[in-house]
Amino acid sequence: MSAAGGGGRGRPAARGRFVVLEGLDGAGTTTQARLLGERLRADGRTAHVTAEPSGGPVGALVRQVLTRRVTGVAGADFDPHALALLFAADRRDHRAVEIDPKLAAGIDVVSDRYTLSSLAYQGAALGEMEWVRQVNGAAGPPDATLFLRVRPEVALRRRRAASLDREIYEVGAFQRKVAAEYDRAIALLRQAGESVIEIDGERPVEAVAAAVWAAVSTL
Ligand SMILES: Nc1ncnc2c1ncn2[C@@H]1O[C@H](COP(=O)(O)OP(=O)(O)OP(=O)(O)O)[C@@H](O)[C@H]1O
Ligand SMILES: Cc1cn([C@H]2C[C@H](O)[C@@H](COP(=O)(O)O)O2)c(=O)[nH]c1=O
Repeated sequence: MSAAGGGGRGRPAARGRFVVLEGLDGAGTTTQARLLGERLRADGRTAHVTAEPSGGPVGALVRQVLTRRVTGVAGADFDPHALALLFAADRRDHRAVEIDPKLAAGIDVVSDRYTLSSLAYQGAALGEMEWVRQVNGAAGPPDATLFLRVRPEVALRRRRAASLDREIYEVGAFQRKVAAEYDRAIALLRQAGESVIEIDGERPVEAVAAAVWAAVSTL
C-alpha cells in the first residue's frame, strides 16, 4: 500500500488505499480489520478502521433492524428489499462522507464489510443479486477485498463460543446460503475486474493476520 501522509513541498498527498474485510458472521472480519489497522500504523502509515453498517444515521437504523429493536409496519418483519436499500444508502453515505475524504487525505481505510456483504447476504435473502448490485452502484469499488474463508459450522461455533448477540442473519441454514452466495458474488466482482483475495480464515488469529498483511503488502 502506498505510504500515506503529506506530499511535502506542496505536492498532494498520495491517495490512501481502501481495503475491505469480508466473510460470514464469525469469520473474523472485525478481529482482522482491527489487527490490520494496528499493523498499518506500526508500519508508519496513517490508517482509519471502519465498518458497515456504519456509525452514520442510516447505519444506526440498520443496526436496530438487525437486532430487532426496530420492526416493520405494524410490528411485522422489516421488508427485505427495503433493508437492502438501507444498506445501500448507508454505504453511499459512508463512502462519500467518511471514506473518500480520508483516502483523499492520504489515509488508508480498512472497512469491516462493504458491498460484497450486500451481494452475499441480500442476495441470499432476496434471490436478486443483480438488483442488489445495481442499487449499490453509487458507492464504487474498494481497492481490494480480502475474503476470510471459514466454513459456516466453524464460524457459527466461534460466535456461540463468544456468546455474541444473535442478529437476524445469524442462523445456521441462512449462513450456509450466504456462503454459497459469497462464491457467486466473488466470481461476479472478479469478472468486473475487482480484486478479491481469498484467505484461509480457519487458521489461528495470528496466522490469518500474517496472511492478510502479506496480501495487503502486494497492493
Ligand atoms: N482465526 C480465529 N480463530 C479462532 N477464533 C477466532 C479467529 N478469528 C476470530 N475469532 C473469534 O471468533 C469470534 C468472532 O470474531 P469476529 O467478531 O472478529 O468475527 P466477525 O466476522 O466480525 O463476526 P460478526 O460479523 O458476527 O461480528 C470472536 O470471539 C473472535 O475472538
Ligand atoms: C454490510 C452488510 C452487513 N450485512 C449483515 C452481515 C451481518 O450479519 C450483519 C452485520 O453484523 P456485524 O456483526 O457488524 O458484521 O449485517 C448485510 O446483510 N448486508 C450488508 O451490506
